Amino acid sequence: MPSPSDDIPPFPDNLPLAPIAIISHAKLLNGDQDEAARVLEAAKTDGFFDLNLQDTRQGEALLAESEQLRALAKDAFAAPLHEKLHYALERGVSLFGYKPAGTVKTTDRDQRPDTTEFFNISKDYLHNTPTPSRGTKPLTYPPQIENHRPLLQSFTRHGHACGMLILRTLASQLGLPPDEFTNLNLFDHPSGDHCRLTHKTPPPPPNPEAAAATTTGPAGNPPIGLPSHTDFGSVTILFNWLGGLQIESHGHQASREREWEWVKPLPSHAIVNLGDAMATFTNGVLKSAKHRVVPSPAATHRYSVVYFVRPHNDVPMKPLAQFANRDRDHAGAAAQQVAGKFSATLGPGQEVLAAGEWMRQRAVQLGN
Ligand SMILES: O=C(O)CCC(=O)C(=O)O
Ligand SMILES: [Fe+2]
Repeated sequence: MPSPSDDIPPFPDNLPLAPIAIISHAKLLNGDQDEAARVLEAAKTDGFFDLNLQDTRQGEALLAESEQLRALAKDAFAAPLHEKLHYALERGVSLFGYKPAGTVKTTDRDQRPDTTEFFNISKDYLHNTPTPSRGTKPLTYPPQIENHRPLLQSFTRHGHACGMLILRTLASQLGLPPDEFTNLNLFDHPSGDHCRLTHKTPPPPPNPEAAAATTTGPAGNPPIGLPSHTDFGSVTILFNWLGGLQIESHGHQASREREWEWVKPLPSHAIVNLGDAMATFTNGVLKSAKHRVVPSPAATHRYSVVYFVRPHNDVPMKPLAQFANRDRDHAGAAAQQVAGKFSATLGPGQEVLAAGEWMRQRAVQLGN
């Protein structure tokens, strides 16, 4: 959603675009059943859709707040690295805090470091929801973030409400009680929900020596903006302005070739996707799609603003009763397709994890 004052280069017109649906927030709020059916279809296929936020109060608020948070992100990331590291998340312990660029996903055979830094700002922290303490030091954020608590509180409320609308829509479309999913993702329950601000530096300078010195990983491979991953939680509400996001084409299984398609940022829209929790609860009926961020076509700084809705920390990560008896072969195949490593049925000896621990383990896998 570039604003007129911004100098965001246009998205090139020669890149393969992911043909994801465009859904109207206003129609969903008004209970439009055709639009609701299109949300279910998107959730079962791409796992992604664009959400037009124009013409609703909540949507306009989200758009305005995402713009303000982008400005805040520019400010916060402009601080020297040693200052940002003061707020570093404790890897393997807490999901929240600052993550510098240079992370290597544990399962990446090419061992490529990422070029994205981010701040994960806990919803519970922002809203003073009591949570058992994790980590060895109290959670704090830099003044650029702390000074804007009211903005972050408002954005997280609106982002969460937007996620709840999607979850209610999906439950109704699946013939479930409308609050079946929302009851697992209540705002005032301790969870991994957070606002993430990301920043990716432009691609390296053309000078090969400088490039090699600053951008190759331990194995000498080129870096990646954000390695391919599926989100862990229930619903992700994403705002980005510069291209770079790609999703795995869901037709790739047929061709056995992995194909990546670009998601073009649309003004006044959010990009919405489902995470592994929804694939797990529905035993693979709903899709958590793989995505990644690659160097954007334009050599400029890239920012994104994200809200992650995740199940409460104590929710068991297993299919809901309504989906538990789904044909195993079918569910297994769907699950393979939706999230690569995600396994819908538990193997022998595998215990059901509570969401808090499950999210922590997933973050470790991503190297965060
Ligand atoms: O920045 C983007 O466009 C995507 C970010 C993302 O996938 C994530 O933070 O999980
Ligand atoms: Fe993601």
